[in-house]
Amino acid sequence: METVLTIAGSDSGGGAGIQADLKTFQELGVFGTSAITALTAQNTRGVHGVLPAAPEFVTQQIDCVMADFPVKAVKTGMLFSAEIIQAVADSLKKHASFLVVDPVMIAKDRTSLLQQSAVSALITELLPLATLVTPNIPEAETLSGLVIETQDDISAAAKRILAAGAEAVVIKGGHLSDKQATDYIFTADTVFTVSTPRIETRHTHGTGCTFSAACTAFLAQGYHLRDAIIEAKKFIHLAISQPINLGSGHGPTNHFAYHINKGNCEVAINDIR
Ligand SMILES: Nc1ncnc2c1ncn2[C@@H]1O[C@H](COP(=O)(O)OP(=O)(O)OP(=O)(O)O)[C@@H](O)[C@H]1O
Ligand SMILES: Cc1ncc(COP(=O)(O)O)c(N)n1
Repeated sequence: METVLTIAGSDSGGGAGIQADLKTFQELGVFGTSAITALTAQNTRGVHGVLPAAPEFVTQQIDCVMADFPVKAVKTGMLFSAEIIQAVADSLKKHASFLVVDPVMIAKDRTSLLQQSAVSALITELLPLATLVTPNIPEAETLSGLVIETQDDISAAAKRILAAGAEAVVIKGGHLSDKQATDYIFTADTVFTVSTPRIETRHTHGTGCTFSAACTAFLAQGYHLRDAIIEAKKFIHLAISQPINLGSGHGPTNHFAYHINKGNCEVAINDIR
């Protein structure tokens, strides 16, 4: 069994962060380990408190896991501060594994999960190490410094993110309002989109965490990047389409759905280049 590591914040509500990552890993048959960057007191209504870990303790958690497990792929989520990002980058530079960077910035209730002063560290320290970066539209705007309104803007933002050193970027379309939920994938020489029908639901807490954790699990299992993204898209579509209806706010997605449905989901793929 392959081992994966998530470096992210804890969500006491269990739908996002470390908890979403570990549930996704378990469902996809990889062994999940974790390094917690921050505790959050959180439920489906919002984030009520944030307690960051000391950067040296984040380092200690990563180094402990790396010293004992053959970690095939790493995922980062909420990193909170420039100091924690520096600690994570310094640790990860010592290890050759796939790295999926989910550049978590703000929660659905607008609580900041990344200090403004940490954005440049994310770009200069972590993006050069990334196999894949998975921003939503507002995160892609922050990483690229561009306003995204059109498909050309998405391409321009992706170019800037690749220029920062990432091997590939998925700009997720969850925040757009088209009938299809379309994600845009860019590498140095390919561009394609993956789409599934947009589902009308309030149960979208942790969609980004879950999608990027699924990408990480599939990469660890030897899937090519393109197939890992397509399979992760199935995982998140099924998780959103069969909600478990918990909480009175943005409820969690259903991490069991992919397994129960044996991954049965149509993804429309459009090769642009
Ligand atoms: N209503 C929806 N119906 C179908 N797919 C969706 C919907 N909302 C999001 N998705 C898909 O879920 C994945 C995550 O995208 P999204 O843009 O929601 O990420 P995010 O904003 O980073 O999530 P979060 O901040 O909640 O963790 C993408 O593949 C996106 O297309
Ligand atoms: C610890 C943690 N990590 C990530 C998110 C983003 O998820 P969302 O945007 O759905 O609130 C979160 N809320 N909490």
